[in-house]
Amino acid sequence: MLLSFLALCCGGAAVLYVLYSWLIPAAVQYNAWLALLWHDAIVERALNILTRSTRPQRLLRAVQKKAIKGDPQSVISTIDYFCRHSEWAMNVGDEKGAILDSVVCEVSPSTALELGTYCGYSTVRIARLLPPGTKLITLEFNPDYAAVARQIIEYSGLQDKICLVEGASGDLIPKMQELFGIKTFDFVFLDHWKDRYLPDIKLLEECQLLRKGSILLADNVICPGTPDYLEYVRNSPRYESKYFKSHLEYTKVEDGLEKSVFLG
Ligand SMILES: C[S@@+](CC[C@H](N)C(=O)[O-])C[C@H]1O[C@@H](n2cnc3c(N)ncnc32)[C@H](O)[C@@H]1O
Repeated sequence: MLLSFLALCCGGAAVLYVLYSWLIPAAVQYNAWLALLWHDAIVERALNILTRSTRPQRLLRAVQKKAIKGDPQSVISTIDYFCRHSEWAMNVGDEKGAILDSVVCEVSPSTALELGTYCGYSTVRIARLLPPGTKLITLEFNPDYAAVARQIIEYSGLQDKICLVEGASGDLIPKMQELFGIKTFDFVFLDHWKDRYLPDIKLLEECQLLRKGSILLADNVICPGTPDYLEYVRNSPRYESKYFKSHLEYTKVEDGLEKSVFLG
Protein backbone atom coordinates (compact mmCIF):
# COMPACT_ATOMS: atom_id res chain seq x y z
CA MET A 1 0.00 0.00 0.00
CA LEU A 2 2.71 2.43 1.11
CA LEU A 3 4.89 1.38 -1.80
CA SER A 4 2.15 2.01 -4.36
CA PHE A 5 1.40 5.42 -2.77
CA LEU A 6 5.10 6.36 -3.02
CA ALA A 7 5.23 5.13 -6.63
CA LEU A 8 2.17 7.26 -7.44
CA CYS A 9 3.77 10.34 -5.83
CA CYS A 10 7.06 9.77 -7.70
CA GLY A 11 5.18 9.23 -10.97
CA GLY A 12 3.19 12.44 -10.43
CA ALA A 13 6.33 14.40 -9.59
CA ALA A 14 8.07 13.06 -12.70
CA VAL A 15 5.12 14.07 -14.91
CA LEU A 16 5.10 17.57 -13.36
CA TYR A 17 8.87 17.85 -13.82
CA VAL A 18 8.70 16.90 -17.51
CA LEU A 19 5.75 19.26 -18.04
CA TYR A 20 7.31 22.26 -16.31
CA SER A 21 10.93 21.87 -17.36
CA TRP A 22 10.49 20.56 -20.89
CA LEU A 23 7.02 20.43 -22.47
CA ILE A 24 5.70 23.87 -21.42
CA PRO A 25 8.95 25.78 -22.23
CA ALA A 26 9.13 24.04 -25.63
CA ALA A 27 5.48 24.81 -26.40
CA VAL A 28 5.67 28.47 -25.36
CA GLN A 29 8.86 29.00 -27.39
CA TYR A 30 7.07 28.23 -30.66
CA ASN A 31 3.39 29.12 -30.20
CA ALA A 32 2.35 32.78 -30.07
CA TRP A 33 -0.93 32.29 -28.25
CA LEU A 34 0.56 29.91 -25.68
CA ALA A 35 3.60 32.18 -25.17
CA LEU A 36 1.48 35.22 -24.30
CA LEU A 37 -0.96 33.21 -22.17
CA TRP A 38 1.81 31.48 -20.25
CA HIS A 39 4.12 34.47 -19.69
CA ASP A 40 1.53 37.21 -19.19
CA ALA A 41 -1.53 35.54 -17.72
CA ILE A 42 -0.11 32.61 -15.74
CA VAL A 43 3.53 33.12 -14.72
CA GLU A 44 3.33 36.87 -14.10
CA ARG A 45 0.23 36.57 -11.90
CA ALA A 46 1.61 33.60 -9.97
CA LEU A 47 4.95 35.35 -9.31
CA ASN A 48 3.20 38.57 -8.33
CA ILE A 49 1.29 36.67 -5.65
CA LEU A 50 4.25 34.57 -4.51
CA THR A 51 6.78 37.42 -4.34
CA ARG A 52 4.33 40.23 -3.47
CA SER A 53 5.96 42.36 -6.14
CA THR A 54 5.33 43.21 -9.78
CA ARG A 55 7.30 42.06 -12.83
CA PRO A 56 8.74 45.57 -13.45
CA GLN A 57 9.85 45.69 -9.78
CA ARG A 58 11.55 42.29 -10.11
CA LEU A 59 13.23 43.43 -13.33
CA LEU A 60 14.42 46.63 -11.62
CA ARG A 61 15.87 44.61 -8.71
CA ALA A 62 17.81 42.44 -11.17
CA VAL A 63 19.27 45.58 -12.76
CA GLN A 64 20.21 47.09 -9.38
CA LYS A 65 21.83 43.81 -8.32
CA LYS A 66 23.67 42.79 -11.48
CA ALA A 67 24.17 45.73 -13.87
CA ILE A 68 27.03 48.23 -13.76
CA LYS A 69 25.73 51.67 -12.77
CA GLY A 70 26.19 54.24 -15.52
CA ASP A 71 26.75 51.57 -18.19
CA PRO A 72 23.71 51.38 -20.55
CA GLN A 73 25.02 48.26 -22.31
CA SER A 74 25.30 46.44 -18.99
CA VAL A 75 21.72 47.47 -18.09
CA ILE A 76 20.47 46.14 -21.46
CA SER A 77 22.39 42.84 -21.15
CA THR A 78 21.18 42.35 -17.56
CA ILE A 79 17.54 42.81 -18.61
CA ASP A 80 17.99 40.41 -21.55
CA TYR A 81 19.59 37.81 -19.27
CA PHE A 82 16.79 38.22 -16.70
CA CYS A 83 14.13 37.82 -19.41
CA ARG A 84 15.75 34.76 -20.97
CA HIS A 85 16.62 32.95 -17.74
CA SER A 86 14.22 34.18 -15.03
CA GLU A 87 11.11 35.86 -16.32
CA TRP A 88 9.91 36.92 -19.78
CA ALA A 89 8.92 40.60 -20.17
CA MET A 90 7.46 42.64 -23.04
CA ASN A 91 10.65 44.58 -23.94
CA VAL A 92 11.57 44.76 -27.62
CA GLY A 93 14.35 42.32 -26.62
CA ASP A 94 17.84 41.60 -27.91
CA GLU A 95 17.00 40.12 -31.34
CA LYS A 96 14.60 42.85 -32.54
CA GLY A 97 16.73 45.29 -30.50
CA ALA A 98 19.61 44.75 -32.93
CA ILE A 99 17.32 45.85 -35.81
CA LEU A 100 16.17 48.85 -33.75
CA ASP A 101 19.83 49.77 -33.12
CA SER A 102 20.70 49.66 -36.82
CA VAL A 103 17.72 51.87 -37.77
CA VAL A 104 18.54 54.42 -35.03
CA CYS A 105 22.19 54.53 -36.19
CA GLU A 106 21.14 54.91 -39.83
CA VAL A 107 18.69 57.77 -39.06
CA SER A 108 20.89 59.45 -36.42
CA PRO A 109 17.86 61.54 -35.39
CA SER A 110 17.88 65.04 -33.95
CA THR A 111 14.35 64.55 -32.62
CA ALA A 112 13.04 61.17 -31.47
CA LEU A 113 9.78 59.91 -29.97
CA GLU A 114 8.96 56.57 -28.36
CA LEU A 115 5.37 55.47 -27.73
CA GLY A 116 5.32 52.94 -24.86
CA THR A 117 8.19 53.02 -22.33
CA TYR A 118 7.29 50.07 -20.03
CA CYS A 119 10.48 49.55 -17.92
CA GLY A 120 12.68 51.69 -20.17
CA TYR A 121 14.56 48.88 -21.93
CA SER A 122 14.07 50.19 -25.48
CA THR A 123 14.37 53.77 -24.17
CA VAL A 124 17.90 53.05 -22.92
CA ARG A 125 18.65 51.07 -26.07
CA ILE A 126 17.68 54.01 -28.33
CA ALA A 127 19.10 56.81 -26.16
CA ARG A 128 22.59 55.24 -25.94
CA LEU A 129 22.90 55.59 -29.73
CA LEU A 130 21.61 59.14 -30.13
CA PRO A 131 23.95 61.86 -31.34
CA PRO A 132 24.99 64.45 -28.71
CA GLY A 133 22.27 67.04 -28.12
CA THR A 134 19.36 64.78 -29.13
CA LYS A 135 16.72 64.06 -26.54
CA LEU A 136 14.39 61.08 -26.73
CA ILE A 137 10.83 61.80 -25.63
CA THR A 138 9.14 58.64 -24.37
CA LEU A 139 5.47 58.33 -23.39
CA GLU A 140 4.04 55.92 -20.80
CA PHE A 141 0.54 56.02 -19.34
CA ASN A 142 1.00 53.48 -16.53
CA PRO A 143 2.43 55.35 -13.49
CA ASP A 144 3.87 52.15 -11.92
CA TYR A 145 5.77 51.29 -15.10
CA ALA A 146 6.88 54.94 -15.46
CA ALA A 147 8.28 54.91 -11.89
CA VAL A 148 10.36 51.79 -12.62
CA ALA A 149 11.49 53.15 -16.01
CA ARG A 150 12.72 56.37 -14.36
CA GLN A 151 14.94 54.35 -12.01
CA ILE A 152 16.29 52.18 -14.83
CA ILE A 153 17.04 55.25 -16.97
CA GLU A 154 18.78 56.90 -14.00
CA TYR A 155 20.74 53.69 -13.31
CA SER A 156 21.94 53.60 -16.91
CA GLY A 157 23.16 57.21 -16.60
CA LEU A 158 21.18 58.39 -19.63
CA GLN A 159 18.72 60.66 -17.81
CA ASP A 160 20.03 63.78 -19.62
CA LYS A 161 19.18 62.26 -23.01
CA ILE A 162 15.66 61.10 -22.11
CA CYS A 163 12.45 62.86 -21.24
CA LEU A 164 9.85 60.43 -19.89
CA VAL A 165 6.34 61.91 -19.99
CA GLU A 166 3.53 60.21 -18.11
CA GLY A 167 0.25 60.15 -20.00
CA ALA A 168 -1.65 58.73 -22.93
CA SER A 169 -0.20 59.14 -26.42
CA GLY A 170 -3.52 60.42 -27.78
CA ASP A 171 -3.47 63.31 -25.28
CA LEU A 172 0.26 64.07 -25.46
CA ILE A 173 1.00 63.95 -29.20
CA PRO A 174 -0.98 67.16 -29.90
CA LYS A 175 1.02 68.89 -27.11
CA MET A 176 4.53 68.10 -28.42
CA GLN A 177 4.98 71.54 -29.93
CA GLU A 178 3.69 73.36 -26.84
CA LEU A 179 5.56 71.17 -24.29
CA PHE A 180 8.88 70.66 -26.07
CA GLY A 181 8.91 73.09 -29.00
CA ILE A 182 9.15 70.10 -31.35
CA LYS A 183 8.33 70.90 -34.98
CA THR A 184 8.78 67.42 -36.48
CA PHE A 185 10.22 64.07 -35.39
CA ASP A 186 13.02 62.44 -37.38
CA PHE A 187 12.35 59.08 -35.75
CA VAL A 188 9.32 57.52 -34.02
CA PHE A 189 9.36 54.10 -32.33
CA LEU A 190 5.85 52.65 -31.92
CA ASP A 191 5.64 50.05 -29.16
CA HIS A 192 2.53 50.83 -27.13
CA TRP A 193 -0.87 49.07 -27.28
CA LYS A 194 -1.31 47.75 -30.77
CA ASP A 195 -4.75 49.28 -31.46
CA ARG A 196 -3.19 52.75 -30.98
CA TYR A 197 -0.56 52.49 -33.76
CA LEU A 198 -2.88 53.59 -36.57
CA PRO A 199 -4.78 56.38 -34.74
CA ASP A 200 -1.48 57.73 -33.38
CA ILE A 201 0.35 57.95 -36.71
CA LYS A 202 -2.73 59.64 -38.17
CA LEU A 203 -2.55 62.04 -35.21
CA LEU A 204 1.17 62.64 -35.86
CA GLU A 205 0.29 63.42 -39.49
CA GLU A 206 -2.60 65.71 -38.47
CA CYS A 207 -0.40 67.61 -36.00
CA GLN A 208 2.24 67.95 -38.76
CA LEU A 209 4.82 66.25 -36.58
CA LEU A 210 6.16 64.18 -39.50
CA ARG A 211 8.39 65.67 -42.19
CA LYS A 212 9.38 64.22 -45.56
CA GLY A 213 11.86 61.47 -44.62
CA SER A 214 10.69 60.90 -41.02
CA ILE A 215 11.16 57.25 -40.08
CA LEU A 216 8.53 55.24 -38.19
CA LEU A 217 9.60 51.91 -36.72
CA ALA A 218 6.77 49.73 -35.37
CA ASP A 219 7.31 46.71 -33.12
CA ASN A 220 5.10 43.59 -32.81
CA VAL A 221 3.54 43.98 -36.24
CA ILE A 222 3.02 40.18 -36.42
CA CYS A 223 2.71 39.14 -32.76
CA PRO A 224 0.36 40.27 -31.22
CA GLY A 225 -0.05 42.01 -34.62
CA THR A 226 -1.18 45.35 -36.01
CA PRO A 227 -3.12 44.47 -39.21
CA ASP A 228 -4.85 47.85 -39.66
CA TYR A 229 -1.56 49.73 -39.24
CA LEU A 230 0.27 47.45 -41.71
CA GLU A 231 -2.53 47.79 -44.25
CA TYR A 232 -2.26 51.58 -43.97
CA VAL A 233 1.52 52.06 -44.20
CA ARG A 234 1.91 49.43 -46.92
CA ASN A 235 -0.81 50.84 -49.17
CA SER A 236 -0.74 54.58 -48.53
CA PRO A 237 1.14 56.64 -51.16
CA ARG A 238 2.42 58.72 -48.22
CA TYR A 239 4.70 55.88 -46.99
CA GLU A 240 7.38 53.56 -48.26
CA SER A 241 7.36 50.55 -45.98
CA LYS A 242 9.59 47.53 -45.34
CA TYR A 243 9.22 44.52 -43.04
CA PHE A 244 12.11 43.19 -40.94
CA LYS A 245 11.45 39.60 -39.98
CA SER A 246 12.47 38.51 -36.50
CA HIS A 247 10.98 36.81 -33.41
CA LEU A 248 8.79 37.81 -30.51
CA GLU A 249 11.11 38.86 -27.69
CA TYR A 250 12.92 35.94 -26.05
CA THR A 251 11.00 33.28 -28.07
CA LYS A 252 11.07 31.57 -31.45
CA VAL A 253 7.59 32.84 -32.44
CA GLU A 254 7.65 34.94 -35.62
CA ASP A 255 7.35 38.70 -35.09
CA GLY A 256 8.94 41.66 -36.80
CA LEU A 257 9.41 45.39 -37.14
CA GLU A 258 7.92 47.56 -39.89
CA LYS A 259 10.06 50.50 -40.98
CA SER A 260 8.09 53.17 -42.82
CA VAL A 261 9.46 56.30 -44.43
CA PHE A 262 7.01 59.22 -44.50
CA LEU A 263 7.08 60.65 -48.02
CA GLY A 264 5.25 63.87 -47.21
C1 LIG B 1 5.27 46.60 -25.16
S1 LIG B 1 5.37 47.71 -23.83
C2 LIG B 1 6.71 48.76 -24.29
C3 LIG B 1 8.02 48.08 -24.26
C4 LIG B 1 9.20 49.02 -24.43
N1 LIG B 1 9.07 49.83 -25.61
C5 LIG B 1 10.48 48.21 -24.51
O1 LIG B 1 10.75 47.66 -25.58
O2 LIG B 1 11.19 48.12 -23.52
C6 LIG B 1 3.96 48.77 -24.11
C7 LIG B 1 3.85 49.91 -23.11
O3 LIG B 1 3.04 50.92 -23.67
C8 LIG B 1 2.24 51.49 -22.66
N2 LIG B 1 1.10 52.10 -23.35
C9 LIG B 1 0.13 51.43 -24.02
N3 LIG B 1 -0.70 52.28 -24.64
C10 LIG B 1 -0.25 53.54 -24.35
C11 LIG B 1 -0.68 54.84 -24.71
N4 LIG B 1 -1.74 55.02 -25.51
N5 LIG B 1 0.00 55.90 -24.25
C12 LIG B 1 1.11 55.71 -23.45
N6 LIG B 1 1.56 54.49 -23.09
C13 LIG B 1 0.90 53.42 -23.53
C14 LIG B 1 1.89 50.31 -21.75
O4 LIG B 1 1.53 50.72 -20.47
C15 LIG B 1 3.18 49.51 -21.79
O5 LIG B 1 4.02 49.87 -20.74
